[in-house]
Amino acid sequence: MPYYPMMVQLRQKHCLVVGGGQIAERKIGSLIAAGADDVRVVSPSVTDMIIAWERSGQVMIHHRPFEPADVQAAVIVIAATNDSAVNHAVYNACLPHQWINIVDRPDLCSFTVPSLVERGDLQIAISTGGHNPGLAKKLRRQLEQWIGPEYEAYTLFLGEMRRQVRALDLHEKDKRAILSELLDDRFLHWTKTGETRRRDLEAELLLTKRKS
Ligand SMILES: C[C@@]1(CC(=O)O)C2=NC(=C\c3[nH]c(c(CCC(=O)O)c3CC(=O)O)Cc3[nH]c(c(CC(=O)O)c3CCC(=O)O)/C=C3\N/C(=C\2)[C@@H](CCC(=O)O)[C@]3(C)CC(=O)O)/[C@H]1CCC(=O)O
Ligand SMILES: NC(=O)c1ccc[n+]([C@@H]2O[C@H](COP(=O)([O-])OP(=O)(O)OC[C@H]3O[C@@H](n4cnc5c(N)ncnc54)[C@H](O)[C@@H]3O)[C@@H](O)[C@H]2O)c1
Repeated sequence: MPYYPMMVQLRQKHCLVVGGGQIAERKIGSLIAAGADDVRVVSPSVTDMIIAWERSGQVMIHHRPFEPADVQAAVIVIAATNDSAVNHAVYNACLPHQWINIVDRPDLCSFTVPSLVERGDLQIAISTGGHNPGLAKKLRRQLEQWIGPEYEAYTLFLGEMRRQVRALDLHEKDKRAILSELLDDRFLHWTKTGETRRRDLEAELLLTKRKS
């Protein structure tokens, strides 16, 4: 059954990661990249990267085995140990309202982590419903060829233009026409080639033409 895709804000949401190996590191990395500021790790051993994250104040580590009380107050719980019995014990300790990811048991997950194409605020998430994460990764790489780094600035440009258009004293129909014109590929092209002055002037022209 497909999942409900949701982009969530992680600030001040307590996240618990049980385990400190390669997979835990990947999950912690994506939590931090998404702005999580309250990440706790429980694991007897952790990777050098996780230690570096603790030094920079991005996570807190408890160097010991998991205890059921660890899940208390956690909004998000990720069980990423190499011991399936421990991962299952993490699941058993959680309550139904907690968001749970058990890395070796898709059937127990109340959320899964998608593959992600990241271009600043533009994010494209890919899920295979757990059928084949390798396919999600392959598609991510293919999409990364198509959605180049220029999409980061392009998204910000379109955001700024959209704010300006919405503030104009025009009929909704005219605003929609401008917004639609702004999505023309020439604006993407000028962003990609660094011709931002030309892009901004052309955009400005579109707005002022309609104003008058
Ligand atoms: C997308 C990505 C995000 C991330 O982890 O950040 C992610 N797995 C990635 C890679 C990957 N994972 C695995 C391989 C080895 C090849 C293979 O086994 O196929 C590779 C490929 C590689 O590493 O090259 C092994 C694996 N994965 C799961 C199991 C358990 C099982 O299926 O039973 C096993 C067997 C473990 C074992 O051997 O015991 C389960 C899950 N993995 C998911 C996400 C969720 C479903 C996503 C979806 O809907 O597709 C889900 C359900 C839970 C979760 O983890 O959230 C990330 C790609 C990031 C990127 O690079 O873009
Ligand atoms: N979902 C995914 O994307 C995915 C991908 C590959 C593998 N996996 C699964 O992830 C598991 C972990 O893989 P890894 O490469 O990170 O393993 P790893 O051997 O690198 O790390 C295992 C970690 O678990 C910790 N651990 C062990 N017992 C613990 C306990 N009682 N309490 C707390 N922490 C404990 C260890 O200290 C270690 O840090 C694999 O066994 C595999 O089943 C999932």
